[in-house]
Amino acid sequence: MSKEAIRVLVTGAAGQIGYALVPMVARGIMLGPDQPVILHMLDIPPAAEALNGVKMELVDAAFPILKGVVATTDVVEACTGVNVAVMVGGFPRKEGMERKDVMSKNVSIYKAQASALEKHAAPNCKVTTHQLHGFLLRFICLIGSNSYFAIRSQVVVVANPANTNALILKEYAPSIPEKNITCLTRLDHNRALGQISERLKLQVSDVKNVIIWGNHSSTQYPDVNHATVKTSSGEKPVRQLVADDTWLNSEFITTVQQRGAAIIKARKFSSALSAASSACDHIRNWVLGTPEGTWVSMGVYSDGSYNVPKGLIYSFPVTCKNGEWSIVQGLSIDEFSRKKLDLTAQELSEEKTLAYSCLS
Ligand SMILES: NC(=O)c1ccc[n+]([C@@H]2O[C@H](COP(=O)([O-])OP(=O)(O)OC[C@H]3O[C@@H](n4cnc5c(N)ncnc54)[C@H](O)[C@@H]3O)[C@@H](O)[C@H]2O)c1
Ligand SMILES: O=C(O)C[C@H](O)C(=O)O
Repeated sequence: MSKEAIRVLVTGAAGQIGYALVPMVARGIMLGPDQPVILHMLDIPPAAEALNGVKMELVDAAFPILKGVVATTDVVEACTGVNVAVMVGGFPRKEGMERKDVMSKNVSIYKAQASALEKHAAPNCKVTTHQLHGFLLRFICLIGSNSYFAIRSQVVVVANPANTNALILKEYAPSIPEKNITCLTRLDHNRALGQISERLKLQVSDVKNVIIWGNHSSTQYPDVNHATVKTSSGEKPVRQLVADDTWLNSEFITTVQQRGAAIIKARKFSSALSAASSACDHIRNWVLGTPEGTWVSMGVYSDGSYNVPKGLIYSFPVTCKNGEWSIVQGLSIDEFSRKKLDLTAQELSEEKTLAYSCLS
């Protein structure tokens, strides 16, 4: 039996990331090459004509797994029945701005879109967070559909400040389970993998288990203490192979933290193809699982793991199975790392306060 189509919402679809992302979704890079998809694209009325142009190009590209395109400026139409939501819509920062500088414009968008998602996304699967009810619902969904994954609503916020926008979305959509709302720090994770592979002159696919802790901002902590590299004589710790703690504890960290700003400086626009590709990686691993022995970084609602305050959307190392993420537990945190984990948590707490003051 052929698979049921998954409805994927992309907000801000007429923008830079949207333009890079929608063909990736339609090609199967996000959910797999044999998974049919229906794209829901949302933008604001001034971008309606451009959005229609993107729709025309999607038709022209004749993607075999693309089973439909909804291009709209109506948030309710856009959100109706979606299973996966990639929230890109918002205002990007320009050269010289910090991500929190775009806070007031963007958090109010996320407050408004929270209720549309809550009321209209994948209605059969988000009515309760109660475990038993959730279990029953999944069971009913399994009977009613050929794929459990095809009926869940999973949200990743890309627009900055990504962690705090996701938190606002969660707070103003209280009936969406908090496990379903995440933010994108996979781009930072991939940047860290890229820097290590460049330094060691190895394939990026041979490097794994870096961690991005905290905020998608310049206080994030890219941590290589548990990262490894595949070599002909087995897996080796990154620290051992790089053999330069000074570089790992300074230049490596600042390069990853500042990479977004470096791209803006070079391109005059913020990163787009790498952001789109990383959003696909985020959703693909969440829905289809992480490979055995590998974790990825995701901004998720803190449960207090690693003494990170509860009530923040914070980037942790996670593994994913059956469409659920779990924070990797039991990793050792040295004193250097502890300070960095706390610093980025502190920034997120301040952003949370600022976001609420923008909304009041
Ligand atoms: N988390 C990450 O790793 C990451 C990486 C790169 C960029 N970003 C962020 O992603 C966002 C988008 O970046 P971009 O380069 O595509 O920007 P862009 O300006 O090219 O596109 C944004 C689009 O969002 C639309 N938009 C604005 N308000 C909207 C609303 N209320 N509803 C729907 N659409 C709306 C705009 O019309 C525009 O088409 C920015 O906030 C940027 O800072 C995040
Ligand atoms: O830095 C930015 O504002 C863009 C984006 O968040 C990035 O990391 O490339």
